[in-house]
Amino acid sequence: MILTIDGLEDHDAFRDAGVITPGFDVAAMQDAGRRRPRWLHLGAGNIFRVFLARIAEDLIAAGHHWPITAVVTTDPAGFNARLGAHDLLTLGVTLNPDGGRDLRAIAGVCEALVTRREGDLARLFALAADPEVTLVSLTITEKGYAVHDGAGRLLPELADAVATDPHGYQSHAMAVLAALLLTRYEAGGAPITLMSCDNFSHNGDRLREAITVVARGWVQAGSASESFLAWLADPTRVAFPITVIDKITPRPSPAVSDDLARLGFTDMALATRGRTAMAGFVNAEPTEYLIIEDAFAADRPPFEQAGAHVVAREVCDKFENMKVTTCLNPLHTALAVAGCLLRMPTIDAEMRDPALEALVSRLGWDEGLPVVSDPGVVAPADFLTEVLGARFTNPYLPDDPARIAMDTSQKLPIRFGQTLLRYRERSLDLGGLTAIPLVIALWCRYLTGIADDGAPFTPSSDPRYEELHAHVAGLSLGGSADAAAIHAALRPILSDPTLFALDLYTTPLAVKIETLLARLLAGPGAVRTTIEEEMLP
Ligand SMILES: NC(=O)c1ccc[n+]([C@@H]2O[C@H](COP(=O)([O-])OP(=O)(O)OC[C@H]3O[C@@H](n4cnc5c(N)ncnc54)[C@H](O)[C@@H]3O)[C@@H](O)[C@H]2O)c1
Ligand SMILES: O=P(O)(O)OC[C@@H](O)[C@@H](O)[C@H](O)[C@H](O)CO
Repeated sequence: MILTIDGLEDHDAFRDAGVITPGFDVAAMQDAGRRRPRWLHLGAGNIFRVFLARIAEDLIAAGHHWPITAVVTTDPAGFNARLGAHDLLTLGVTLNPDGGRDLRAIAGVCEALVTRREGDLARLFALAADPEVTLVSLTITEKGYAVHDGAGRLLPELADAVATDPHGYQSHAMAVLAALLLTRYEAGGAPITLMSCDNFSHNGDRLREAITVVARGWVQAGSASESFLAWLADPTRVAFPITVIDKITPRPSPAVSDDLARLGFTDMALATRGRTAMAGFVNAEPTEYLIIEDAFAADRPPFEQAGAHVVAREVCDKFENMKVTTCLNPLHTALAVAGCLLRMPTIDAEMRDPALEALVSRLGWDEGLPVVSDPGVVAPADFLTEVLGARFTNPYLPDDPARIAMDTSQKLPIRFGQTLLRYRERSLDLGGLTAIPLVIALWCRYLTGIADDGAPFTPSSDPRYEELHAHVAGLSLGGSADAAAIHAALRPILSDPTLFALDLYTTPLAVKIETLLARLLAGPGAVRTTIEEEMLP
C-alpha cells in the first residue's frame, strides 16, 4: 500500500487498514486548484500537513473551493520527502490517549511551487498578481520572521535582497512575501490577507513589521514607490490577522512508522535530515484549536465550518495569553530543558516524574493562572486541566523534549517574559515566584551543554546558542564556580530584555536565579536534587 493518488485506488487495502480517504477525486481537485488557485502557504511542515491541509480538505469536501498551493522557499529535499513523494498527500495519524489511532489520508494541497525552480518562481509571481488569490498562510517557525541581527542590523541576506531587484526574489521568506506583495500592488493591488500561524505572540503584527522592513528597504533603494508602503499599511488592502494554533504535533515517530509498515504501507519509513526525522505521515494528538482574528482584507475560507474560531482580536489575545504565555507553552519549555538535562525520553515520561509534574503544575496553576483572562472559547482552568491531565500525559504521543527545546532563546520573552511583565504591571509579587526562576535557572544550566549525569548532551538548534553558551562555558560542574563567577556569567544573559522582555536585575528574580544555578552546578545529580528540593518540599 502506498500513499499516492494512484495508491488510493487500492480501496480495499485502505479500508482494511482503517484509513479514511478523501471524499472527492484528488486528481480533479488538484487540477481545479492549479487552474484556480486561491490560498498559498509557506512552510509545509508537520502542523500544516495535519491541521491546515486537513481544514482545506474538509472545506473542499463540503463544496468550498479552497485548495492550498504550497510554496517552498527552503529545504526542497525535505519537502519532497514529506509531500512530493506522495502526490502532496499526507497520512495523518491521530494518537489518542486511550491507545486508539485514527488514520486519514489528507488531501488539501493542490500544487507545490519551489522558489528555487525557475518555472515555479515565475508562476508564483504570476499568482501574486491574481486577484482570486486572497490568502497566504505561514507555518515557517518563529526564526523565519527575524529580519535583524542581535545588534539591530538588517540580516546580511536581507541587506543583499534589498540591494537587488525584488521581482523574482526567491530566498528569505519575509523578502519573498514583500516581493510578492510588491508584484500584487503593481498589478492593481487587489486586497489580500497574510495569516501567520506560527506559535508566538501577535504573530500577524510581527509578520507585518518584518515584511515592511524589507519593503522599506526596496523603497529606499528606489526599487519600489512610497505608495507601495501606504498600500501595505492599509488593513483594508493587506490584512495581517493574529492567530493561535494549538495541536501537539511531535516529529514522526519510528514506532508509528513501524506500525504503518505492519499495516501494509511500504512508503512510510523515516528519512532523516540532520537531526530532523521526516516522513509521509504526521503523528499528532487529537486536541486542536485554531483561533483567528476576524481581520481579513478579502475573501477567506469559511474556517468556522472546519472547526476553527474566527473571533475578535481581544479573544485571540486572551487565548494566546492562555496557551502561549501561561498554560501550555511555558510548561512545555520547562519540561524541554529539564528533560534534556535529565535525559528524559518523552514529555509523558516526564509527567510521570513527581518532581517534574509538580514543577509544571506550579507553573500553570500558581504562577500562570493568576494573570490569565478567560477567552471564552474554553475556560483557562479547563484548558490547563486538559493540558496537564490528558495532553502532556498522553502515553501514546511520543514527544521529544529536544524538539521543544529548539530555539528556546527565541521563545523565552513570550513564554515567560509576558507573565513577568503582567506581574509587574499589576504589582503582583515577583519575589514570590518559584517555578519561573527555577525554569530560567535550568535553561542557564542547559546552556552549559552538560547533562545532569555530568556528560555532554547535544543541545537543540538555537540561533543564539553559541553566543549564550560562551557566557556560561567557564562554569564547571562540581562547585568550583563561586557567586561572583556565576554573577559575571549570568549578568549579560539575565539583563537582556530580548530574552526575558525585561532586565531581570530590575526584579528580585535575578539573584534567585543566580543562587539556583549555583545549586544546579553543584555536581552530577544536582539538577534532579534541586528540582526535588524546590518542588517537593
Ligand atoms: N508541532 C507543533 O506541535 C506545533 C503546534 C502549534 C504550532 N506550531 C508552530 O508551527 C510552526 C511549524 O512547526 P512544525 O512542527 O510544523 O515544524 P516543521 O519543522 O515540521 O515545519 C516547518 C516548516 O517550515 C519550513 N521552514 C523552516 N524555517 C524556515 C524559514 N526560515 N523560512 C521558510 N520556511 C522555513 C520548513 O522547511 C518546514 O517546511 C512553528 O512555528 C510552531 O511553533 C507547531
Ligand atoms: O513549536 P515551537 O517550537 O514553537 O514549540 C514547541 C512546542 O511547545 C509546540 O510545538 C507545542 O507542541 C504546540 O505549541 C502545541 O500547540
